[in-house]
Amino acid sequence: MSVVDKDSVGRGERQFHIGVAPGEVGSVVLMPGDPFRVPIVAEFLTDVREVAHRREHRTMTGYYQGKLITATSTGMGCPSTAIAVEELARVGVTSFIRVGSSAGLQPGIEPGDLLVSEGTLRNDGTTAAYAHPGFPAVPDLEIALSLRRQAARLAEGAGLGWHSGINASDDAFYAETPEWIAELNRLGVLNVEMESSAMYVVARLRGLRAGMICAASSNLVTGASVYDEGTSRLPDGWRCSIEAALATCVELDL
Ligand SMILES: O=P(O)(O)O[C@H]1O[C@H](CO)[C@@H](O)[C@H]1O
Ligand SMILES: O=c1cc[nH]c(=O)[nH]1
Repeated sequence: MSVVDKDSVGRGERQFHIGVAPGEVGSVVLMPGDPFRVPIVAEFLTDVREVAHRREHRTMTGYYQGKLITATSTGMGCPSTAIAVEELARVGVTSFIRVGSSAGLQPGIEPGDLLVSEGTLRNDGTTAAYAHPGFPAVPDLEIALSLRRQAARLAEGAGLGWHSGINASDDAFYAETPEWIAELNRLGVLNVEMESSAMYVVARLRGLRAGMICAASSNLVTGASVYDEGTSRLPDGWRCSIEAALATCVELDL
């Protein structure tokens, strides 16, 4: 019997799920959930190239202020996010910034507002396969602080608010009961999304850096939602969070 050691699978090769090979990406990647949002990151870049699009993982590269930037979509949820982070690490990426959308859990968060992550409550199954339940899912400190600075600098000009705090990662979008939403609110959790837990835990275990800045798509305790309003606040928030993440890449030379 020859048991496969997944740790050594794909090293130095074109990656099985994301379709990217060493030399095709930079050292830092911006990661929206949705493959159709990767071109929005590319709008900010020059010399743009689509590297691959396999399954939910679309990858484009380009330059921002002379720095090579990669954008790869995670798809929804921690399983596909962990695969994308593992495979991007195998082709040379060392820093990961999620630029997602997320639901607010505290009053005062308006759709489109920027949400900077200071840590994630791990309500997912994927990271349980990687680490003890008490292992923290936390961003790289310098990335989180830089994202806060950029959010503070950019939000007002875009007509948006900004907030910073602990978020949750849930596995099951439609299993977020009123009781669970109320409990997260009671704990002071700022917002909920579905990917940062895996991004942070996998990055930490591999000695890599990660952070997250989202735009609020709705507020689960006030009922506010961009989907009802027909405003541009969510795309405005996505663009502003991408600008903030790009400024962090430059500021920290990721
Ligand atoms: O818009 P994205 O970045 O995908 O983020 C959020 O949207 C999806 C759920 O609607 C989940 O992926 C959640 O994390
Ligand atoms: O997990 C999530 C993410 C966005 N919106 C929600 O309602 N839940």
